[in-house]
Amino acid sequence: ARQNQSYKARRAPGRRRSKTKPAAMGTHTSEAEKEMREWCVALPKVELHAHLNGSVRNSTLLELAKELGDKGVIVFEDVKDVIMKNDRSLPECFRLFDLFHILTTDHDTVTRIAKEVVGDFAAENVVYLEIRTTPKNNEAKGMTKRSYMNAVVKGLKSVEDVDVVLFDSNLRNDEKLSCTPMTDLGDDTKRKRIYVRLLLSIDCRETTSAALDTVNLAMEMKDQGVIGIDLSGNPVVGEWETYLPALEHAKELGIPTTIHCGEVPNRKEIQAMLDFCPQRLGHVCCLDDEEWKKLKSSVIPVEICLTSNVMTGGTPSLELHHFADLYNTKHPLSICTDDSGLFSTSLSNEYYLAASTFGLSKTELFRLAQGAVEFVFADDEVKKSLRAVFERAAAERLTS
Ligand SMILES: CNc1ncnc2c1ncn2[C@@H]1O[C@H](COP(=O)(O)O)[C@@H](O)[C@H]1O
Ligand SMILES: [Zn+2]
Repeated sequence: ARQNQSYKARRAPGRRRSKTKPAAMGTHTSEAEKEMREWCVALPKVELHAHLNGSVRNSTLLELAKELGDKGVIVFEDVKDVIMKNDRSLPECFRLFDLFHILTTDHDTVTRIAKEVVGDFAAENVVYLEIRTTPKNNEAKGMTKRSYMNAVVKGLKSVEDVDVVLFDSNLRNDEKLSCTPMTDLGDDTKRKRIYVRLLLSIDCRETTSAALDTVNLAMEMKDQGVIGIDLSGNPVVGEWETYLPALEHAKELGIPTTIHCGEVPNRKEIQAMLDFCPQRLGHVCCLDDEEWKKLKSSVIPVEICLTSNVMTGGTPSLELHHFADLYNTKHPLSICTDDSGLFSTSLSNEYYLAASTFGLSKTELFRLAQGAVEFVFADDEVKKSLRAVFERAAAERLTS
């Protein structure tokens, strides 16, 4: 209902399909679909929009729920049904996050989920990951925003079966340029490498002072992989004026920002967000024609979250998703998961959906994945290494 009609005009004008292009969803032969899905897994990918607590595996959530159930803190059977349910409307997502936070908010668990989430992204050949999370104060657990983040960093450092590059300085020059060739990516015996950086999220439920604390914490943790600020949370809660001082403060400190924008229609807020000119924007679902024009002329890169937007009703269907218009007009964008656990998806699956829904070829998908390198918040050294990763992968593909 919150969708405006002009979306229909934004649909991809019937893109030509060559024989090698996947057909629309549902009409794949299973072999072609399987091959394309595997190709999407093997593709090196850059993930720019993933929330830590939204990316936790269901099996972990169930295990945590069982433990709390045994302690009598929650009723396991009720929580289990909620975790396994597939319906994820926008209000339901935020009720679920409150539940997830009950399950995950203690230091050891935060460390565990951070470790697992990075491992899961690396397993599907994500070569650069910006993971965002909301630092939390929780007196009962003796948790401060700082100790929460220390627990996250501990998790990133404890990943064992993958090389996690949290700081660039621990790589030699020749190592920086090395990468896993695409043909080897499916080979699990080779050690994978993933660059990981952190964004600190301001939850729009927070006060100005709490939001400022988060920005100051980001500054303090600059040498520990924290490179940006995100504004997220339930889009029907909070006022722009509350978090603006913190976003301005980030800007003054030179910390890049990315903002959840237009998950629901909100004229005033969307205008203000576009005027703020963050380094990236998430979602941009419910923009009216004027805001759409403004976005396009701003050339602010957009983090596209297909499944998330369909599930939460930000877009009426995958086919009508605004990805098509942004892609066709060459607006900078990158494909992201948002909450791979919550929405039972993966970055490979999101690429597959882009291909199968909008008729993108493998070359187009590759360019899309490669293009995301230019929008990372990490420094030029990391960008250089990532460009090399994609160049190597492209060369491998052409010669193999
Ligand atoms: C579905 N679309 C969305 N829109 C807005 N905010 C979202 C979101 N998905 C996740 N979050 C934000 O991320 C938090 C969970 O991860 P962390 O506890 O920070 O790791 C949620 O509580 C919400 O604030
Ligand atoms: Zn998000």
